This record gives sequence, C-alpha cells and structure tokens, in this order.
Amino acid sequence: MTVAVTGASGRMGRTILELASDRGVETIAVSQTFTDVDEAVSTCKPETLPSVLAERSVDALIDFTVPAASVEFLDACVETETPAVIGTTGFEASELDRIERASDVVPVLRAANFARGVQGLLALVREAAGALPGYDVELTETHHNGKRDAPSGTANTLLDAIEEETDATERVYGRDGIQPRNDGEIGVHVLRAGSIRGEHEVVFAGNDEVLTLTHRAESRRVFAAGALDAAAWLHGREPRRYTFSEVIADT
Ligand SMILES: NC(=O)C1=CN([C@@H]2O[C@H](COP(=O)(O)OP(=O)(O)OC[C@H]3O[C@@H](n4cnc5c(N)ncnc54)[C@H](OP(=O)(O)O)[C@@H]3O)[C@@H](O)[C@H]2O)C=CC1
Ligand SMILES: O=C(O)C1=N[C@H](C(=O)O)C[C@H](O)C1
Repeated sequence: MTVAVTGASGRMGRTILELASDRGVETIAVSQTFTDVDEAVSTCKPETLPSVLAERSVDALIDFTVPAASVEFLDACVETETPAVIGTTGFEASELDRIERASDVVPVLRAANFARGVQGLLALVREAAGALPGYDVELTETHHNGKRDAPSGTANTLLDAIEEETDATERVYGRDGIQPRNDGEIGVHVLRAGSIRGEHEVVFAGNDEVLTLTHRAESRRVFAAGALDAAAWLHGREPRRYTFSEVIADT
C-alpha cells in the first residue's frame, strides 16, 4: 500500500510516517515545511499533490492538518479519484458540505478520533444517556497546549450522541459567576496543558450516584494505527462517506 500523508511535519503526520514505516507501508510525505525527512520517504509540496496523486500509484490520502487545507487536499483526491481518510477536526458547516459532496466521487472516511476505544466510549455514553434520564451530564476534554480547536472533534461527537439520547440540548461552555445549573444543560469543559495526548470524560450524576466514563489516549500511535487501518480498508471501495465504526466492525 502507498499512502500520501499531508501535514507530514505535524504531530500526527510524523507519527503516521513512523508507524507506516514500521508496517512496511510506502508513504509520500506532503509538507509545506519538511526538511529533515528520512531518505526512504518521498516528499512533495502541497501545490504538487494533484500531479503526484495522478502520476504515482497512491492507494489513499491521509490528512491530519487544518480544515482549510484539508478541503483543498480533498479537491486533489476528487480530481485524481484517490480515497481520502480525514482526521482533521474543527470543520465549519460549509466545509463539511464540501466533504459530503466529495464523497459522491471518491470514498471518504472522516473521523474525529481514530482510537478504537473511543468507539467503545461512544457506545457506552449512548447507552448510559438512554438508561439514566434526568441525570446531569457534564463532559470534560483535555489536550496538549498546541491544540487549535475547542472543544475537540471527539467532544462534539459525544455531545451530539448525548443530545440524541436525552432531553438535554443546551451546551454550557465552562461555568463562571453565580448561576445555578438548569435542567437540560450539558456542561462542556476544556483543558489545554502540556503534552497530554487526549482525554475525554463524561459524567452522569443524579439519584445520589455518579457514573463516569473516561477514555485516555496514551500515545498518538493509537490514532495513527486507526488511520492506517482505515486507509487499507477504504482502498477499492465505492464512493461514499464511510465511518470508522465500519472499519472496526470489519477488521
Ligand atoms: N481524528 C483523530 O484521531 C485525531 C485528529 N487530530 C486532528 O488532526 C489535526 C492535526 O493535528 P496535529 O498533528 O496535532 O497538528 P499540527 O499542528 O502538529 O500539524 C498540522 C500540520 O498541518 C500542516 N498545515 C498547517 N497549516 C496548513 C495549511 N494552511 N496548509 C497546508 N498544510 C498546513 C502543517 O504541516 P506541514 O508544514 O508539514 O505541511 C502542520 O504541521 C487537528 O485538527 C487535530 O485535531 C489529531 C489527533 C488525532
Ligand atoms: O488534536 C489532537 O491532539 C486530537 N484531536 C482529536 C479531536 O479533536 O477530537 C482527537 C484526539 O483527541 C487528539
């Protein structure tokens, strides 16, 4: 398998290149800035991506960058009929529409979190939310100090699931001042500190009891592994939007 990895000098880009090399997956590092690339990895600048995808036999593109760049890279995939795995988070609605339209032409798998355990967390949160009506729900997410978007993409996915399963619909971001908690709120709390890889915790409290569900990523390799698994799985599929849970169910 050959994958093109955008944002190759970034935290995730580097981790994917490392893990791909361990797995014997060939990579093309797509980077605006890369200077210290391993000789075994070929590189290209983002501007040349369309011609590289057209000329080289690339099985999938893996993108962990920023939303504006991500949708541009996806255009190159559409132009060259290359499947796309997108891990970038923080998209606006118009960018999500663009991704949706691209998936009419090429297979696209976008996930806010490529850790398999987060799919477990999502299922458990859904179950708890449905089983504990009326309980207060609060979510905390904690990441490294370089993360741009807040709340995290994973937090937003968990919040969507909680809202689907409960009557709570009002997201309250942080708490400050004199304001008692109202029914129907979901508290959302964001921490940015040090090099923490990614933690998500959902608290359900009521009836004199507390249920806490937590996922903690201990290394970026867990996300890189999921993205590489997704790329291998996506290659050769029909154009449409796919989910990471489909990959997990199958591998
Ligand atoms: N879905 C998941 O499982 C996970 C998702 N993420 C998400 O992945 C994304 C990247 O995270 P992370 O690696 O920590 O971020 P970094 O900031 O470390 O890396 C992002 C890289 O993207 C490239 N880039 C930045 N701006 C542009 C631009 N305007 N045009 C083209 N390329 C650009 C740069 O690479 P270069 O200079 O080489 O081009 C940069 O180093 C974030 O949205 C994050 O939330 C992170 C971890 C897991
Ligand atoms: O930026 C990160 O680091 C992470 N981002 C993803 C998100 O926004 O949910 C996934 C993971 O938590 C790491």
